[in-house]
Amino acid sequence: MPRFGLLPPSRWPTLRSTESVSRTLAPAPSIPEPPPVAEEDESLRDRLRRRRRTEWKRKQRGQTFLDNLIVSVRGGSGGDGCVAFHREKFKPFGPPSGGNGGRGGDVYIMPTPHLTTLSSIAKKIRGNPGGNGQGTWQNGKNGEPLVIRVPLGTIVREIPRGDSRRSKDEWEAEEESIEGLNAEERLAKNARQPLDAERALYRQERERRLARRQRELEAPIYLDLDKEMDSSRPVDAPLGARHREPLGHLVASGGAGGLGNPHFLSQLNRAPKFATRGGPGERITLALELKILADVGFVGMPNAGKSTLLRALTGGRAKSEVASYAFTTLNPVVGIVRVAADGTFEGGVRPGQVHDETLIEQQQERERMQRGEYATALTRNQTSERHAGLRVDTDRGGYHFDMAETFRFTIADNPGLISDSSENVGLGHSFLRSMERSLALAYIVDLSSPAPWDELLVLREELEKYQPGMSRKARIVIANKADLLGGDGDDAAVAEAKAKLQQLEKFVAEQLVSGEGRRLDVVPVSAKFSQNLTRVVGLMRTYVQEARDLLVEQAPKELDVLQPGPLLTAPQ
Ligand SMILES: Nc1nc2c(ncn2[C@@H]2O[C@H](COP(=O)(O)OP(=O)(O)OP(=O)(O)O)[C@@H](O)[C@H]2O)c(=O)[nH]1
Ligand SMILES: [Mg+2]
Repeated sequence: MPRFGLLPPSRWPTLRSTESVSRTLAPAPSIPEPPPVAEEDESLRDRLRRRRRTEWKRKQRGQTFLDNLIVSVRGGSGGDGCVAFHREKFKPFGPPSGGNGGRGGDVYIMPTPHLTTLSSIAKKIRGNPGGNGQGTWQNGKNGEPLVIRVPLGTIVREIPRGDSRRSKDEWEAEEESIEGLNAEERLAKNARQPLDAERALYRQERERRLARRQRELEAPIYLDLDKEMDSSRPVDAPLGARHREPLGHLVASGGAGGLGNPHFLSQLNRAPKFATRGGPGERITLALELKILADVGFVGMPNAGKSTLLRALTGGRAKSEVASYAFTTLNPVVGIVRVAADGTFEGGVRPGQVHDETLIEQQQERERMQRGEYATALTRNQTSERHAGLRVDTDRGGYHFDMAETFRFTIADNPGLISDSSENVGLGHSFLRSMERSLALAYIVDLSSPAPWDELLVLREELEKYQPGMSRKARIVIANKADLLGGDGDDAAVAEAKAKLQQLEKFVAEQLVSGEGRRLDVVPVSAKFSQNLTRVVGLMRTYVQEARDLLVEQAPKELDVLQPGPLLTAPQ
C-alpha cells in the first residue's frame, strides 16, 4: 500500500480509470524474434549446464573426498598475566602475587596412514590457548600442542603474501583492529603501559614477528608428507626415560604468556595494579593437496567395469560402488593387491566368486544373514577338522593371506573419463591429479561394446589433454566383460569374439605405445567372474617392480655419503 500520510491531499496520485487498466492489459506489441544463437554459444551453454550437473551430483552424495584444501592456522594465544595481592592473617598489605599467563599451544602437522581424504580437516584451526595466571603466584598452564593429522601423500604449501586466498597475519590483523582509533584508544585497546618490562616484551614480540616474515620470504613452508613419522622408541634410550610421541612438523607456534603484576614492582610503584596480556599466536595460511599414491591407476569410460575389477583384484576388500549406470564412481578409491610367491593373489583364492553390482550383492548378503549362515561360520581360530559340526563358509573369511603374501601394490579405481572431460564434461578430469604419481596406468575397455578401440583413442586424448606425456605411462589394455562374447560357446560366436580381440590387439600394436616405445599388453578378462585376472596381476606386478627399481636407481646414492673419505681411510 502506498503511504500518502506525508503528502498533502492535492498531491495524492489519482486512481487509474478502468480504461487505463484495460489498456495496460492489452496484448503487448509483438517482440521481434531474437537473433539465432551462434553455435559456439550453444556449446558453451551446454558445457556450463553439464558442469552444474556434475557439481550437483558430487554435492548430492556429500563431499566425502577432498583432495585440495586451504586452511588458516593460528597458534594458541598466550594466557594473560594476573593482578593479585597476597592476603594473610595479620598481613593486610601483602606483596603483589599475580601469576604469569601460560604459553599458547603450538600447532603441528603430521601424516597418518589412517586417513584417506582431507575432508575431516577444519578450514580454520586454532591452537589451544595458554591458561591465565592466577593469585598466589600461580602461573597459567601452557596450551597443549595441537596436531593436524593429514593423510599420507599430502603436500603442504604456505600461501605467499599477496595471494588473495591468504588470511591476515598477526601484524595485518592488529593493524585492522586499531584502524580509525586515536592514540589514547589504541593504548587502551592494547592495554599496554609504557613500562620497561612491557617495552621489552613488545620488542621481543616484534623480533619474533620480523624473524617469521624473514623466514617466510627465504624458506616458505613446503612439506611433502609421503612417509609415516617414526614413533618407535630409540633402542639406546635409557631405561625408564620418558618417551615423547612425535608431534610432526611445527607450522605455527603459540603466543607468549603475559606477565603477572609482581614483574612491575619497582621502587616507585610498590603496588602495581596492572599485568600484561598474552601475545597472539602465529598465523599462517596453508594449501593442502592430496596426491594419492597408487601404483597402478585405472583409466576407462563409464561402465567399463573399473570398480568391478578393483573389487575382484582386492578380493572384495576395496569397497567401490558398482552399478550399471554411468558415473557410479565419483571419487578415486584405492585398493591393495596382495600377491603370493606363486603368483596367486588374494582376490583369486576363492574360486567361482562373482562380483556383481553392489545392490545385488547387498541383497544376497542380507539373505545369507537371514538364513543364519554367518552364525555357524568358522572363526579364525577354528578349523573344519576340529569343529566338524560347523559349516565351512566359502564366501567369507577363513582364508588368511598374510603368511603367503610376498609382494603388494596399490591400485586406484577412478571415475569414468569421457570425450571432452577436459572441458568439465561428465565428472571432469581433475581426479587425474591423483594419478600423476602412479607408476603405471591401465586402460580398461568394454570388449562387448561395438568398437572398443575408439574408446582407447578418446582415453589417450583426454590423458594428453590433462598433462602432455601422461599417456606414456599406460602399460596395459584390459579388455573387460569378455564373458559376454562367445555366445553359448557355438563356433561362429567364438570365432567372432577371437576376431574382435585380434582386431583390438592389432589396433593397440599399431596405434598405442607407452614410454620407451614399448608395446602395450592386451589382456581379455572378466572382472565379474574373476577370469584371467592372475595374468593381469602378474603383468601389473612386473610394471610396478620395474618402476620401483628405476626409482631406486635414480634416487641420490645415500650410501656414497657414508663411504670413507681420504681422511677416514686407514693409513697405508
Ligand atoms: N558381464 C559382465 N559384466 C560386468 C563385468 N564387469 C563389470 N560388469 C558390469 O558392468 C556394469 C558397470 O560396472 P562398474 O564396475 O560399475 O563400471 P565402472 O567402470 O566402475 O563405471 P563408472 O564408475 O560409472 O565409471 C555393472 O553392471 C557390472 O556388473 C564383466 O566382466 N562381465
Ligand atoms: Mg566405478
